[in-house]
Amino acid sequence: MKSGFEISSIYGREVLDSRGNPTVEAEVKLVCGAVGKASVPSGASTGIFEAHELRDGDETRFEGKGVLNAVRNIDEKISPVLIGMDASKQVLVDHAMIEADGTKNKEVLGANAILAVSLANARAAATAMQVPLYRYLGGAMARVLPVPMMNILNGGKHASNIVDIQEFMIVPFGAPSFHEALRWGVEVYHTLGKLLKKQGLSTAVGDEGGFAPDLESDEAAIHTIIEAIETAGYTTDEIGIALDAAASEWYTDGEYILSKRKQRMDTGALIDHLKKLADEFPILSIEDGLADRDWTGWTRLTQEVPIQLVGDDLFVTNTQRLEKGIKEHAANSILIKVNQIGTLTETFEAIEMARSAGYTAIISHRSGETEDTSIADIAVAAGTGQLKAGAPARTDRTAKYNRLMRIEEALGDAAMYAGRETFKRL
Ligand SMILES: C=C(OP(=O)(O)O)C(=O)O
Ligand SMILES: [Mg+2]
Repeated sequence: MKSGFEISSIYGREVLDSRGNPTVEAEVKLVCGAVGKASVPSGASTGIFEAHELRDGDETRFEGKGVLNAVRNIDEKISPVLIGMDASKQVLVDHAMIEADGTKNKEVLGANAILAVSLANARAAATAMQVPLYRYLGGAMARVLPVPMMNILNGGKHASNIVDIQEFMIVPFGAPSFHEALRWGVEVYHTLGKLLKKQGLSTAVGDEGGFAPDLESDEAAIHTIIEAIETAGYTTDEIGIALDAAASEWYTDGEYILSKRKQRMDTGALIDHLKKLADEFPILSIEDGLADRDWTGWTRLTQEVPIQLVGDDLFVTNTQRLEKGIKEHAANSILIKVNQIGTLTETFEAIEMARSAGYTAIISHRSGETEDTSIADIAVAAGTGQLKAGAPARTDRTAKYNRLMRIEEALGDAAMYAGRETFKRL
């Protein structure tokens, strides 16, 4: 007899992301009639060790950025392998795709094709079980709402201003609940907009919805954010600051070249700069403070700067790279991006490895996003306590935050905001 969870059909399509570039969406249908749909994000400051995003390269369509080959792979190569499988056995579904691809970085079928199906499959199974995705993936105990890390000031590859640090985020860890945290974040965001306007600076926004003014230094950017926090009526003991330097983008021949400001630094000088920022300002977390190839630098940074140090390009959600980091005491936190690795199974494995080693994990969006909200559910399911999803403005970003508000409402009294506890662990 056929189980209701049996996969009956899989369908892929090209949709647009928040930058107006094509990305992959998949639909997985089960014998019981349940359908799961998911679309995948896309990065701009991508790590060189990420799983492969398959692009068509045909310059006559979307300047070569089309994903018709990945879509075709879903319809013609993934679907024959998965049809008939039990969607509730996510690990087997994901392993079947990993095997069908046969490469380390998923370059044959494309990590974008594989991830779309992996997520859509989980959604179909959750629908068939009549439970929300966070409950399906996380079980009865899933109830922790993450602290949002909201990128309110953009630089680097995400903006065309003169700021080299990619993201300046606010972290409302002192709020009593997720929806209050979000309200605090929105108030600071709008206050920052007004302050920039008053200073005659641009309030144009970058890819993730944060402002992208031409500020003269990292210190000036942080001062302006602190002013916004305080003007909005909060203290830095309630709302902290997090940075994503995205330093791999600066790294050339063993040296850091900050091209927008035309500065050069060796590893030691950059560590000193980050240490000074962490000493002087209420900074809770620095992501990719050094480059993904600078392992010895990372070990030094971790010894010298006693805050959360997050590996994004460094680990690329990959357990092999994370294992090396743990051994070498490089970083103490991992950024988790589903499309860096390409399946839900491997994503959860990376979170689990981090947790066992005492590393924190932060679920993250990409700079190119869609309306898909899977990462919000994943953050609650895995109970990571932190999620980074851009500014609290722009539908591609607020979709995730709004999803978390709905989850918090559905959990009612059972909901627990990760809050201060998250940073006490460090
Ligand atoms: C979200 C990020 O940017 P992108 O998606 O461009 O890699 C990041 O670097 O953390
Ligand atoms: Mg990053």
